Amino acid sequence: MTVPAASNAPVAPAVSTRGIRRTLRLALPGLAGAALLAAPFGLDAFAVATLTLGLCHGLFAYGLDLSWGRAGLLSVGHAAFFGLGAYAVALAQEHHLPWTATVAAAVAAAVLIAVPVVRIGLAAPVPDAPLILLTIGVGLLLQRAATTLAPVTGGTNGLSVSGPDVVTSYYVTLGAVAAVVGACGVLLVRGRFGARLVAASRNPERAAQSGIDTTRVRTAAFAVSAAVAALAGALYAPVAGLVSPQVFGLGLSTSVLIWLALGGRESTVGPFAGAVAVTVGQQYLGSTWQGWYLLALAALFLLVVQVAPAGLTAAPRRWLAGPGPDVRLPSASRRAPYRTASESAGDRLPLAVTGIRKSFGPVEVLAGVDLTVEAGRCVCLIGPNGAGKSTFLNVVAGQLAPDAGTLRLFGADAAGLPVHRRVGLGVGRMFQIPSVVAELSPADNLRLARIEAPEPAEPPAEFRDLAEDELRPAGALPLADRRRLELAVVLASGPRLLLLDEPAAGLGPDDARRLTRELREVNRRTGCALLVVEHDMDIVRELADEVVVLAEGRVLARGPLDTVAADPAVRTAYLGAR
Ligand SMILES: Nc1ncnc2c1ncn2[C@@H]1O[C@H](COP(=O)(O)OP(=O)(O)OP(=O)(O)O)[C@@H](O)[C@H]1O
Repeated sequence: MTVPAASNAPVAPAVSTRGIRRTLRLALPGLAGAALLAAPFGLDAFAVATLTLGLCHGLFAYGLDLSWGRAGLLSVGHAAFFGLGAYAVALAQEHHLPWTATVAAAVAAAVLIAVPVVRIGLAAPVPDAPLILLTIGVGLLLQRAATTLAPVTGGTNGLSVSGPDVVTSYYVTLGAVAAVVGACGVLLVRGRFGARLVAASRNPERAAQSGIDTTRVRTAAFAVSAAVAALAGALYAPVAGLVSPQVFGLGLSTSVLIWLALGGRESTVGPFAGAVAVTVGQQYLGSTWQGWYLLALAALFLLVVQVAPAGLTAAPRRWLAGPGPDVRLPSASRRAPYRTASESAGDRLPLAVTGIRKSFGPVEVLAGVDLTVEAGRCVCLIGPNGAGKSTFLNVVAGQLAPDAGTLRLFGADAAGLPVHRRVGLGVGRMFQIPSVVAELSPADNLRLARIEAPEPAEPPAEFRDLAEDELRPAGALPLADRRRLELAVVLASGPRLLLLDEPAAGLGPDDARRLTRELREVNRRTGCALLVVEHDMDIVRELADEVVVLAEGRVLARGPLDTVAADPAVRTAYLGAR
């Protein structure tokens, strides 16, 4: 008997490496906790005070990570929130107020400021620039307020805060608060909320098409981030001993960005490691190296950005996580069970629109479209370039709001519904360029799809290869496989109406034929209605139960392909024949 070549593969070392990783994943948090607990017994008072300051900074960076790392929202004025917490403690001492009430008020104020700020940012097509400007503005505004309200805040001199009597006991208190906040944060980001954030920060378009309310989830992350920053500021005030308007300033806001960038984003350990390392360095080397310390820090920062842009802890974390893409879906969110798709929505009319109008400036692209798609039918939307087909699909999906007309999905008035609510009604969408979360593995893309799915369904057998592909990011797949993955992702939510914009664009003839077969099969097996924008008449012939011709923003003809193709008005408008 011949021994297969594969049996000679070195299985044992791979297994043992996995074992080492698992052991280290369990042991390292315990060891780090034990080292932190033992610190007061082995270190002198200055070292413990330095570590306490480092933990304050770490908590601040951990808060910022929820926004910048997890939600992809860059704040360059996060010290605004930190300063609110610091002043809460200083004002409580100065004016003999209960510090619990002032700190609670500061945390509430941070959230109240953060929510409108992030909402304005997210309303822009690209939130980065408005968010950066707004957060800087809020910081400067609060700094100005702290300077001018001198009778209350002490003006430019600030307010002194008496430090803790026993350094060690404050270290323990602060460590306990940081541990509780850290643990709450871990629970938050390991579950469904974390999975929603992964999708919303990397591909908001696909996230919304997976039923995720991207604005809400990113707003929540930013608000929690601001609250944690305020709490960190409150813990910092007694350690610093003085709270002045500088605490709101750009210096601290950029420092925390550096701590986080050095330590590593989207991590629990990274923000604390980066902040503690820089703080300890500053305290021990700052006085002897003086300006050279900042220069060395700047050089280190530039080096890390070039060589390890994900931060210094990223490589060991990646190794501990084992083979697979750098970005993974949080473990606790992976447990959503598959269910069999129900047939409930299928008996209602999937799509009925009347008089839909849409203009871009003076150009009227849709000039009163009336269209229905019945359950289980496949309707192909054809027409000359610029006829308004993609615009119409965007209006149905919720990406664009119509100027006039009615739009009903499965009998419900949907004209004002956001994208994710339409997904909840049973609408799926595929784009001209396949839209998946490129950083996640195909398997994680499919898991993500069913987290919010109204009717989660097991991926059909023909997509099993993708459902089992854990090792490479979806962005590394060839175009045809990314297209198949997008289809599988859409199907995982059990849609009853699927919108497709030139699904075969960019595919070779064989892949296009395969995709067409798969779409037909999906339509036959699940009864899902299809509305397909398509130029390729071979695909239209293969797919369409019915063809709708759109020209100059109106429905020109409707019927079987051969009938509409013979229509003289269609030939004039679409084929250019006379
Ligand atoms: N966001 C937008 N802003 C301004 N004009 C737009 C916008 N989107 C589409 N248009 C314009 O609307 C018209 C219709 O575009 P649309 O993409 O809907 O046509 P189409 O029928 O899908 O064309 P094609 O078959 O070439 O993709 C075009 O003139 C396009 O330039």
